[in-house]
Amino acid sequence: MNLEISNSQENLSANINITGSKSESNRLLILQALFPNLKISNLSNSDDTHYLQKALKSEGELIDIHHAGTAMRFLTAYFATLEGREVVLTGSKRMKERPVKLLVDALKTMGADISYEKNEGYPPIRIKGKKITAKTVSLEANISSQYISALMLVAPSLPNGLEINLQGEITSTPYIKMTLELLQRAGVRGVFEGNTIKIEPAKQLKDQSLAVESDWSSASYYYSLAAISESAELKLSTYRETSLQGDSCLSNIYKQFGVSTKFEDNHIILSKKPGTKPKHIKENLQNSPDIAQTIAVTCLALEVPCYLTGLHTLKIKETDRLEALKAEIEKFGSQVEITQDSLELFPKKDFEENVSVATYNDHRMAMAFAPLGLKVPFKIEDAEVVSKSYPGFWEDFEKLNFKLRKC
Ligand SMILES: O=C(O)C1=C[C@@H](OP(=O)(O)O)[C@@H](O)[C@H](O)C1
Ligand SMILES: C=C(OP(=O)(O)O)C(=O)O
Repeated sequence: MNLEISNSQENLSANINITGSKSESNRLLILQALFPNLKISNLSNSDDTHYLQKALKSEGELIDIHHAGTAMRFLTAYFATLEGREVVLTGSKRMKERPVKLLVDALKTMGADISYEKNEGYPPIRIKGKKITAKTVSLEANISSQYISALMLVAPSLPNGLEINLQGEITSTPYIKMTLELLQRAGVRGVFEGNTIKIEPAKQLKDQSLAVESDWSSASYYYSLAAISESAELKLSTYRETSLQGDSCLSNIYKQFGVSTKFEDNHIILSKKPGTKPKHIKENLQNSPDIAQTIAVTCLALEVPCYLTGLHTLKIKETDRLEALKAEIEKFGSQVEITQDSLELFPKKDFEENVSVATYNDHRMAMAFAPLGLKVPFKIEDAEVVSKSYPGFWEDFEKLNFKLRKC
């Protein structure tokens, strides 16, 4: 489904209820599979979470997790430690290009039995679950934090727990801290100091229910809308002032665009101070890679030059997000320079019209570009991709008077 999208409204106002964080949900679901007395509320309704739930319930051999990166990585560790079970984990065409070798190697040094069905280092993988008694493991931490979270999540179910030694620079650190904090909230003992993570074994978890906070990466599109609008008052729920999600740094980053965040009860209110526009934006997003596309498009819409760094992980996400951003932003007439880990935007005044934005099977390409409809009408291709993390995205955008026409 392609959508023509436009909005001539200058003042935005709406109440939006955003689904639970997919990162928190997918961690808690793995923990719940290992310790069934754990209860979870406000689970994400994203495709990625549904595919993980389906995989955890499945009794068959072939498990397809489509585009869900966290599900792929978390399930690799989960099934490797599930004694007696044999599965083949596979996914979408792109998933078969997203590397899992570092995680598989780490699990193999712990005694796991995992083999590649096709290409070395990539899904599909065959996993024969075994009892794992290793106490320590080392792995490179600069490619994806998901490998580390995967090991941490299964660690309390191992008879000896696990000490994980991280080598090199650590990327996407808030996601590792989120995993540790959720484990601790569930009653598992663990520490993360320097380059070492230690998780103690647990026989049972506390009988309790953990509530997932709404998704901050999804909130980024409202920050972008507020920044691009003349004035805005957007109420988003349910959020907490102290979040486990690294993308909550949005509230600081968007101050530069005149967007303030007020925390009230269980929601946030975003307001735009009219007439605020930064001269230049410079951000290192190594800790929050998922909001890079949002910020780049906010800057495009406001014709603000920007220089974003810390982006090396973007090349192995749903698509190569650096190449995709360059190709799609340049359709509007601006210029983009990318390296292996940075993006620099040189905006041009006036937008090219009749642009059709390709989305590359990447939910964040569709959602990051959508707020640009406040400045120029354009087309978004395969708009249904949003369901990977935020199935209700377009319905929520219509609440803001966006005109969406299928074409
Ligand atoms: O652990 C998680 O929930 C995630 C970690 C990040 O991946 P990397 O660690 O690969 O950057 C992030 O981009 C992804 O959307 C979700
Ligand atoms: C990178 C993402 O997800 P995953 O790696 O879990 O597919 C994302 O949601 O932006």
